[in-house]
Amino acid sequence: MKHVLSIAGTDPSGGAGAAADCKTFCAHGCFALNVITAVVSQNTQGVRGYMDVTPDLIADQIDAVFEDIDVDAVKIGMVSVPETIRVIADKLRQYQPRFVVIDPVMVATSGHRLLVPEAEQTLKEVLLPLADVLTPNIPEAEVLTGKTIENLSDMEDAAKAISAMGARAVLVKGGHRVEDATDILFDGQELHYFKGKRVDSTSTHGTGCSLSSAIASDLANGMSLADAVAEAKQYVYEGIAHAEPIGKGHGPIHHFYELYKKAGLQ
Ligand SMILES: Nc1ncnc2c1ncn2[C@@H]1O[C@H](COP(=O)(O)OP(=O)(O)O)[C@@H](O)[C@H]1O
Ligand SMILES: Cc1ncc(COP(=O)(O)OP(=O)(O)O)c(N)n1
Repeated sequence: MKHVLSIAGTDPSGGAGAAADCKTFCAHGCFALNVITAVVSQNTQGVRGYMDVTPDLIADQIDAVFEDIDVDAVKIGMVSVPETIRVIADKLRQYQPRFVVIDPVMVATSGHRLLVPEAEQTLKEVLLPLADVLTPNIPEAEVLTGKTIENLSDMEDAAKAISAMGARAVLVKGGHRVEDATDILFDGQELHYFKGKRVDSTSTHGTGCSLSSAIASDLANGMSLADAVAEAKQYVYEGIAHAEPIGKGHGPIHHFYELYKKAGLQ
């Protein structure tokens, strides 16, 4: 069994952050490890506030994992402040995990910032070049490139521009598109399209967390990058389509749909 590490913030309502990451790793047959960067009070209705974990404690958590367990892939989510970004980057350089998937989380769907504006440049300069795969959504890709994205051609340009900043591969996610949910991957050489229908649903809390965690799990399990993205997209699609109505706002996706189906459960 492969061991996949999430470095992310929390969600006590279980839809996003470390909870979504660990459920996704388990649903992909991986052993889930997790380091917490920030304790967040949030639920399906939005983010209320958060407290950052100190850089020393983040470093200590990462050391505790890597000194004890072989890590096959790392997924990074909420990193909130420059000090958090720097300590994670130092530890990635120290331990050199085989696959690093970074979801450059900036603002939750509810509108609450999860990355302070002063940290955007540090994310770009210090963490982005360590990504094997970076998975910005459209607003995040706009911040990284400084350009507006209105169509698929703009998404292609953004993926290439962000790749030129140092990320080995870039997946610009289309969940914020109106027409459909097409995602575009630039692997450093070629563009790949992942076409997808939009599901008309409010159960989309944590889709970005789950997608990047599924990609990290698939890479750890030996899939090629294009196959990993295709599987991860399908996983999120099924998760939205078969979600249980949990909470009063944007609910979580279903993480175990395939497993339930195989077991003959709903
Ligand atoms: N309503 C939806 N129907 C189908 N796929 C969706 C929907 N919303 C998001 N996705 C997919 O979920 C993944 C996460 O996308 P996105 O919502 O853009 O990221 P984030 O959660 O970081 O904002 C992408 O693969 C995207 O295409
Ligand atoms: C702790 C934490 N990390 C990330 C997010 C954002 O999750 P994401 O999957 O990008 O999408 P939404 O949950 O905002 O729809 C979060 N909320 N909390």
